[in-house]
Amino acid sequence: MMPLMKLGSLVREGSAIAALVLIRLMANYWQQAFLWEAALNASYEIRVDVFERVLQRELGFFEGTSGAFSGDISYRITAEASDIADTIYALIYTIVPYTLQLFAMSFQMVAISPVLYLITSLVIPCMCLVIAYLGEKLRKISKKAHHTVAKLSSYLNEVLPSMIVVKAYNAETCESLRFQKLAHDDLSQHLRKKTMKAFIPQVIQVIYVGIIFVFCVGSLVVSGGAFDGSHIVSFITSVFLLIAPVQGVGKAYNELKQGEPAIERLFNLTSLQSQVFEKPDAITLNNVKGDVKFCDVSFQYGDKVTPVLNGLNLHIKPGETIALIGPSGGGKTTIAKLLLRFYDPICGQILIDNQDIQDIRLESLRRHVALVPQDIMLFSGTVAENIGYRDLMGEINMEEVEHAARVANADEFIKKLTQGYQTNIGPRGSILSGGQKQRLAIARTIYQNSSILILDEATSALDSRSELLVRQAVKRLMDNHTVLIIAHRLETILMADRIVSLDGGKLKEVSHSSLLNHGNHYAPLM
Ligand SMILES: Nc1ncnc2c1ncn2[C@@H]1O[C@H](COP(=O)(O)OP(=O)(O)OP(=O)(O)O)[C@@H](O)[C@H]1O
Repeated sequence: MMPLMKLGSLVREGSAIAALVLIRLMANYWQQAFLWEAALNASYEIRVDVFERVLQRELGFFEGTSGAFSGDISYRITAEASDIADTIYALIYTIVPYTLQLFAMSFQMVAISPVLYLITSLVIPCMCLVIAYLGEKLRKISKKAHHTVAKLSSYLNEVLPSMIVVKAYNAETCESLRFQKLAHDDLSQHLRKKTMKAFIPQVIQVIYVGIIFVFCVGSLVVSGGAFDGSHIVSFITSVFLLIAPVQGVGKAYNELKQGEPAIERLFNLTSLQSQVFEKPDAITLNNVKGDVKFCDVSFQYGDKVTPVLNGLNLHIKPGETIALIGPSGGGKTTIAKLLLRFYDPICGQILIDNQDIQDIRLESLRRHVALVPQDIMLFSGTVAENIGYRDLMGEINMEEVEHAARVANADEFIKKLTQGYQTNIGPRGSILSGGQKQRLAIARTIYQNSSILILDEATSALDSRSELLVRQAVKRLMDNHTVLIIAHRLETILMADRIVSLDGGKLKEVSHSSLLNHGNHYAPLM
């Protein structure tokens, strides 16, 4: 009977302990899960805000920079935003419980002896000084570590998409060495950071215990046996129990210092303002006839460079096609960028249907002016998503997609793809040929249904059949749109109603006959 009773009480006590352990584990789990949720949500909000601001920046922010720059931005928005979540988590997780413990211990010590407590707490300013000094050092090291890893990620962003050049130039060994150097820099900085992170808590602990010891002994000597043994034991225990919270707060401070460079770098992206402003009373264009005027437009990319456009005038009538020719680097693409208001002219005006484009809402302007850039940009996704890019987050109208593909002479090759319009074309449309990419880009423009089109003809040569298909597609566009075509091929130029030549920042009209008669003279301009 007795052993059974004992067993019963053992089971009861065991279950109670198991229940307590379970409750403790669950509480721990919920606490951590809740804190992580808060930290990750904060990092998500920051990420979204930063990316929206990056999207709002004018084109100049992205231009003139390499893939390395976009690699750096993508690193900030991905990895560094995650670092921020870690920092927020560490701060809440350590600061709250340790601050509570700090208060509880201090209360206990004040109750035992306010004088001794005051003497002992003199250690806090000393600790703060040491923590601040080491924290600043950690911040600097951490900043360098962020730069090295960002450089590494930027390098990869640049070199991986350029693998065709690396291989064609036998540059594998050279790139491997470049990678090793960057990876080694990153390794050194991270080792320094980890060493510093491991070093700081030990230093704090040594200083803390040392100073407390000196104060305790000194105070006990000064008090001259005013306390009994149990008070002394209790006081010294409280002092030692303070080590963990003081260390914890120091650790949280270090986490903050370590995360600070990530926060700085991420918020740096938000501080710069866009140069292209939308007026608060900007209007929305509804039906656009397609009349385009450049009136005395001048533009330069920076303060200390020569102007690209210099008092340029051009009038394109609705439905007209203008071929723009000129020497390489003469400013043809710049004209297109100004019409889309990626930049504002230094002086002069650009009008659409007699409305200054600076008075038009940007979204409305870019809905009515479509661009087929010289370097075709396609996104990984399906053919349909690339053509119907305008409605990517809405509902893509497949009838319109197919219509656009037919007009752009793209329907035939799309149907031959494994999954037709639902075929994924790979990163930057890597599974397509140059001519196919161009026709897809033209189809995207047709789907956009804008009245004014800018076609920046690719300089890269296509085979004669592809070229014919692209030209046919362009011809169809010319029939019912206002078109500004930056042309390089004689056949394309001759399709236009008028030809203008850009030289020295100004335009002059060239007749079809003089182009044909003096072909050699104009050859360098195409
Ligand atoms: N973002 C930029 N920042 C600084 N300078 C730029 C920028 N974009 C273009 N430029 C400079 O402006 C000038 C005109 O460039 P643009 O691209 O308009 O010439 P283009 O006539 O279209 O040349 P191509 O026919 O070779 O494409 C060039 O000297 C170029 O170096």
